[in-house]
Amino acid sequence: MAVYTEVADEDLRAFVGEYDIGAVVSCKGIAEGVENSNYLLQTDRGNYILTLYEKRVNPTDLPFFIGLMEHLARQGLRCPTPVAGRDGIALRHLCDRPAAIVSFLKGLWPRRITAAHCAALGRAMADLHQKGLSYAGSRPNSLGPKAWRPLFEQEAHRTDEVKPGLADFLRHELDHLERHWPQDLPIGIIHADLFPDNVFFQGDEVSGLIDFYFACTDFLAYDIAICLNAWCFEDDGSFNITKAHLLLWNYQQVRPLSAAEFRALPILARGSAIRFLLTRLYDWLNTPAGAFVKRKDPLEYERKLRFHASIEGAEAYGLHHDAPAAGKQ
Ligand SMILES: Nc1ncnc2c1ncn2[C@@H]1O[C@H](COP(=O)(O)OP(=O)(O)OP(=O)(O)O)[C@@H](O)[C@H]1O
Ligand SMILES: N[C@@H](CCO)C(=O)O
Repeated sequence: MAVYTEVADEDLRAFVGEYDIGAVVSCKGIAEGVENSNYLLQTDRGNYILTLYEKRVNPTDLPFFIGLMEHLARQGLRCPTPVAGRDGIALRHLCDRPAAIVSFLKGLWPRRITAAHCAALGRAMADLHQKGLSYAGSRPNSLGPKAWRPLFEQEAHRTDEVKPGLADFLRHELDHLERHWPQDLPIGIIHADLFPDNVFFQGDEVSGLIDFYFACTDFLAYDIAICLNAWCFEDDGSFNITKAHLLLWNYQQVRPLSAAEFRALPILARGSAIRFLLTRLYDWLNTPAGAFVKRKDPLEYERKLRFHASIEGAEAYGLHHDAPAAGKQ
């Protein structure tokens, strides 16, 4: 469970006393998540999330993340809103760690993904991209193409322990991605980890996006590629073209893709697949089997990568670029 830091009652009371959010009623650790310590904080005025940022988040990036959530919330996007203390400061310290309180969002993330979820996700992601354009901050993608080969080389000697032949496959893929990675697609703020566990729904509607701690400045279409991987494959590994079609079609109702972005989707999807394959591979090889954090399967992303490498073009995602932009689906 993701509570790395236990907060003593007196520390919590003193910390919450710096805000104008009422008195602490309860504070319970949240088991989900792996990066940070998260608590559901209840005061006599409402519910909040208290996050203590642990070692995988670079403290110098925190002002960018907090500022982004403040900006998006001001624009009307449903995302955690950082709560400032009485002195106007949202990013504070608790138990020797950077810490923040954010608003609690209603809804649940979907355990079983439907086509309707993918449709709603498409609109919500495009809305995020539009609203992020006016954010003044920027942050390079620390897990972008330049990071992939060094990440792979670190573990290359052990990669075939996970699957014989995997190291050679990844080397060839990296060569291909380095040669063909697009150069001049529209750029903006992307979420970069928009997996189902970071999207809350009430019914079929998106009620909130959370976990902005990989957000960065990159190709907007790369976020779509991440979602094609995270939302449009079934448990048996098959690609669900209906889900992909609805995701893309609905995205385009809010933010139409350029022809170049549309054509680039397969290579972006290959890149996104290798990014998650490599971070999962690293965690797989470096997390002791008995650790309390559940390791995610890197080979799931090898299968996804092979799918994107096998298709002829972006039409395989269920949409032609000249598809009519109007009408309801
Ligand atoms: N603003 C929020 N409102 C309601 N619940 C939240 C909020 N933020 C986080 N949570 C709850 O806490 C859980 C963990 O949050 P999160 O995904 O941000 O954890 P993490 O450890 O930072 O990230 P990761 O998913 O990368 O491991 C979520 O699944 C959700 O249940
Ligand atoms: N979403 C990532 C985990 C880190 O956020 C994955 O599934 O590999």
